[in-house]
Amino acid sequence: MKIAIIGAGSLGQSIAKGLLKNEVVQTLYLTKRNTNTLQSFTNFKEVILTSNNQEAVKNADILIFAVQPKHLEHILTNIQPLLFDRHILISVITGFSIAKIEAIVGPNITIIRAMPNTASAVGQSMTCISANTSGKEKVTLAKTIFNSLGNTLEIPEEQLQAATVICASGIAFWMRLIRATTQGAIQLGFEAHEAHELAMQTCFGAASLLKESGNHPEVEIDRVTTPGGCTIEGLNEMEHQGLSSSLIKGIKKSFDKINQIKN
Ligand SMILES: NC(=O)C1=CN([C@@H]2O[C@H](COP(=O)(O)OP(=O)(O)OC[C@H]3O[C@@H](n4cnc5c(N)ncnc54)[C@H](O)[C@@H]3O)[C@@H](O)[C@H]2O)C=CC1
Ligand SMILES: O=C(O)[C@@H]1CCC=N1
Repeated sequence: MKIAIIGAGSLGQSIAKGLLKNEVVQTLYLTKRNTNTLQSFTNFKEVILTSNNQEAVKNADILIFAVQPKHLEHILTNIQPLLFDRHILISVITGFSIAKIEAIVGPNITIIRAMPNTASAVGQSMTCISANTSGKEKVTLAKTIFNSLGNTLEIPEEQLQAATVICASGIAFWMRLIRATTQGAIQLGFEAHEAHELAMQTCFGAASLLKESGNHPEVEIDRVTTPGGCTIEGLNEMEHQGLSSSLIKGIKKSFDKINQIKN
C-alpha cells in the first residue's frame, strides 16, 4: 500500500507509528508544513517526509487527512486537480462532513471518514468508519488499514460525532480515571511509580475480562463485591458522590460541544 498522511501532527503520527509497526505499508509519505519535528521517522526506509502535499498525492493511493478542520478546504482545493479514480481519501478530521469534501473533490472520488484514536500508535485504537456512495466498496480496504491499528466498526455518518466523543475524547476520559486511581493509591501509601503500575494494569485487566468473557460489567462487579465487604463500600460511596452520573454528564457536554462545530 502507498499511503500518505497529510498533516502528520498528534493523531497523524500515532497512525504512522501503528502502520509502521505492522509493516502494512510499502511507502508512507508524511506531510507537515515544518518536517523538522518528524525526524524520528527517518529511521524507516518506507517513510518520505515532505511539506509538499501535491508530491505526496501524486505518489500515494491512499490519502489520510489529519489536519485541523480549518486547513482542510485549502488543502483539498490545492490537490483536487491531482486526484484520480485510484485515490482513496480518508479523513480523520472532526466536523468536516463527506458532503463538504465531495463539494470540493467531486462525488466520484472515494471518500471515507474514519475516527480513530491515539491508541493507533500501539495497535489498540477503536476506529469508527463511514463512506460516501462511491466509497462503499472500498470500506473493506479502509477496515484492513484501521484493523492493523486496533478494532473497527462501520457506522452511519450521523453517528460519527458521538463516536468521536466515546472513542477519541474517550482516551482522555480513561486517562483521567487512571490518574485519579493512581492518586488514591498514593494516598494509601504506594510510591507514585507503583501506584501508576497498579492503576494501569488493573484497568487493563478489567477491560480484558470483559473482552474475553463477553460478560456485562455488573457480572464481573458481582464477582468482586463480597457482601458487607470493602468493594461495595467504596463503590456505593463513589455512586453517592456521582461517579456514573458525572461520567454520563461529561460525555453529554462533550457531545453538545462537538455538535456546535459546523459539520
Ligand atoms: N488528537 C486526537 O486524538 C484526535 C484528533 N482528531 C482530529 O484529527 C485532526 C488532527 O488533530 P491533531 O493531530 O490533534 O492536530 P495537530 O494540530 O497535532 O496536527 C495537525 C497537523 O497538520 C499540519 N498541517 C497544517 N496545515 C498543513 C498543510 N497545509 N499541509 C500539511 N500539514 C499541515 C500541522 O502542522 C500539524 O502538525 C483534527 O481534525 C482532530 O479533530 C480525531 C480523533 C482523535
Ligand atoms: O478534542 C477534540 O476536539 C479532538 C476531537 C477528538 C479528540 N480531539
